[in-house]
Amino acid sequence: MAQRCYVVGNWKMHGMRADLSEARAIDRASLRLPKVEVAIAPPATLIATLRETVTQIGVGAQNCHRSEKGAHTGDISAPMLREAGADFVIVGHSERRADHGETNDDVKAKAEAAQAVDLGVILCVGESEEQRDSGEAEEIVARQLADCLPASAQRLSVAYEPIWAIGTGRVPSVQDVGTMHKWLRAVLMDRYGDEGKEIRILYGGSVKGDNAAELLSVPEVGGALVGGASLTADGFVPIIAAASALDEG
Ligand SMILES: O=C(CO)COP(=O)(O)O
Repeated sequence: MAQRCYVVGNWKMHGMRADLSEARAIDRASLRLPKVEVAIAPPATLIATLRETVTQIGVGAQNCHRSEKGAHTGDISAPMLREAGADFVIVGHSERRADHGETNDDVKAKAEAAQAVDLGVILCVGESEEQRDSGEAEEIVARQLADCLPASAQRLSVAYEPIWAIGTGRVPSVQDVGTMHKWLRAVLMDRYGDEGKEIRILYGGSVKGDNAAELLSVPEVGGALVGGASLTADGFVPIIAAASALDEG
């Protein structure tokens, strides 16, 4: 069964209550573009309020702890996120790996903790600029993915986000995106068999309204994980519209 294109906004450490008006506008626009599955992952402080604010789009978290509960000051567990109204959680974002030293083992444990309470998971992988320059990006990222994958493919998506493309306005060529996504598909099928065919592989890194159509039309690209451009309806809706138009074409 063909799945809907999945377009997800990662608000990172942006978003106050006043910004919920943008989410409302995105929610309204998404009602007109039903062929695309849309979601926003706001900061944890806004998850519950966003859940009550929107009706069409999914609501997610940007991280969870690997344990269900315990003495972990400042952390939030997957069951807590679920209770707050999250549908899914992003794990393994390169900013968390860099800022908090998260390892592949942590990422895998977080994904499994999320699946245990039936949260969807968007598992992020991606290479640094040096790794890209070394000519081994595909091998490196495929290995990273293999090391992070949870035991089950339940409600799993993967996001390929080259670190050097995040927030820089630089994007890989469509050929490079296509080659990488093919490698990632092979890893998923190797691990999960036929189930691995159904897992959506999103592209992330400087996706904007004017490059979304090109990136989303690459084979094996099942959606986009969008940072900066997802913070406003003006930035995000054109990406959703591009995804919708592709589906029609
Ligand atoms: O990191 C990203 C999404 O998770 C991408 O961020 P930008 O879209 O701002 O480059």
